[in-house]
Amino acid sequence: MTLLPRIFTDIKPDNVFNVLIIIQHEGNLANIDFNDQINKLNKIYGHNGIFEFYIAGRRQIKISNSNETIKLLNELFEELSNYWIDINQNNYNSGIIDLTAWTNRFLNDLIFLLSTGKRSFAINYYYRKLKNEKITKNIIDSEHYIECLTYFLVNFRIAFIPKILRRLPLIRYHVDKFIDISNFLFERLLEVVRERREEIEKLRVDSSLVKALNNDEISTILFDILTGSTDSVTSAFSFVLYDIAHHPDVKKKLVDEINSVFRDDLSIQITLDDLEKLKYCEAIILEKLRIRSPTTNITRYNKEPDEVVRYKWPSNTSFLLHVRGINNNPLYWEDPDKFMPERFFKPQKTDKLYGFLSTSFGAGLRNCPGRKIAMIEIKLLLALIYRRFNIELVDMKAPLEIFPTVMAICKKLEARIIPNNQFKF
Ligand code: HEM
Repeated sequence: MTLLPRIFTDIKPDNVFNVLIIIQHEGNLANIDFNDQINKLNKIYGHNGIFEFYIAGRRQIKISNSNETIKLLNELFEELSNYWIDINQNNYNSGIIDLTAWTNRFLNDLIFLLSTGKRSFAINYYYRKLKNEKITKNIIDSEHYIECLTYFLVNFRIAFIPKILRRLPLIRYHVDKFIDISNFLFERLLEVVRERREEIEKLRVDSSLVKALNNDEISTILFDILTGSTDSVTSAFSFVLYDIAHHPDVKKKLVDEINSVFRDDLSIQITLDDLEKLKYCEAIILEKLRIRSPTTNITRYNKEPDEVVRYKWPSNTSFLLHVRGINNNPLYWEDPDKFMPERFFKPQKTDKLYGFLSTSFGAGLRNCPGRKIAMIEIKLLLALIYRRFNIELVDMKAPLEIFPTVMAICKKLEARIIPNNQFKF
């Protein structure tokens, strides 16, 4: 066996990282204390359990703790829970809340902290606004920012208007507004990136390990994460809540499962292991994403001539994969329009079904990088909410209100949120 294959067959998974360092840094090894350098980097960037750095021009992802998202979600939910209890006890707005608006702000706070390391206060400001507290500049800014994020997604179609039509009188106003709002969102992120860079630059690290992205590059990545992660999960979560409310049998099974996992302890933090046990909860989410996903279409185009669905296509053809059509295809799904989480427990079909389901998050190299975090967020929120509260929709007859845009975005979901009897506060 030659040297390289032997190295790779001898190493254990936890050695892979060291081997990469040795291979890439041959010759310079004696001069650098990698562990020390990586520890320093970890202190600066590793608060969320993951960061990247470069060795000899190669990108390395350092993973130290994948439970951080779950810990943050638990902590943030404590705050949210207290606001809801206060609203309920003091009967603000007759105890009615818009679950979509709250979830959107909650997820924004979470993803902002995870991706920038900075706290935003969207749920706190929203709560103070609802309580008619004195409207401060912070509250206005925070609310404006959230509204702009949703505006950007709801109106994303404007980006496809051909340049030649953009200056037409009726269209111009919308195009200008869309550009202004996009610039505002981007500028706001740029400010955060500048602040963060200043903080980080005060801490000294061996610069050979860090090939810095520039501020524009970082802001662009953050922009993708923030626009991709809040309204999509908010809508998926709102759709799930809506269906649970309309299926008392499903709700009962869900609550029973949650109670069986957490027993009477309503304050204990939920862990990744607990989430693994919530199989029925997961089936509910999968079933809802199948029937009604926030994803409407997935776009692809071919750089070269290709054969797709038995036809030959010239290069640069645009394809729209119609997600709802695929996920609800009666060829593969029994009673495709029926909400039946139980179908995911039928072993003979599971593999095939999961394969199709993945169309909600796209497919291939450019599939959704946030799919796992999305599932964790929705599952954890369901467990956190239903172990403490009961949700009653204000209007059980009302259909879901949706902005039909590049994504199906839920407009609002009004409900009364009632603390469970056994939940002491
Ligand atoms: C239920 C929630 C979500 C749904 C339904 C969803 C769906 C999708 C879909 C369909 C795509 C395009 C995939 C393709 O073309 O194959 C996508 C891309 C993307 N998503 Fe998600 N997503 C969700 C949550 C998230 C979250 C939580 C994040 C971030 C934490 C995120 C970040 C992104 C990004 C950055 C892209 C662009 C990837 C690229 O262009 O390579 N998404 N998402």
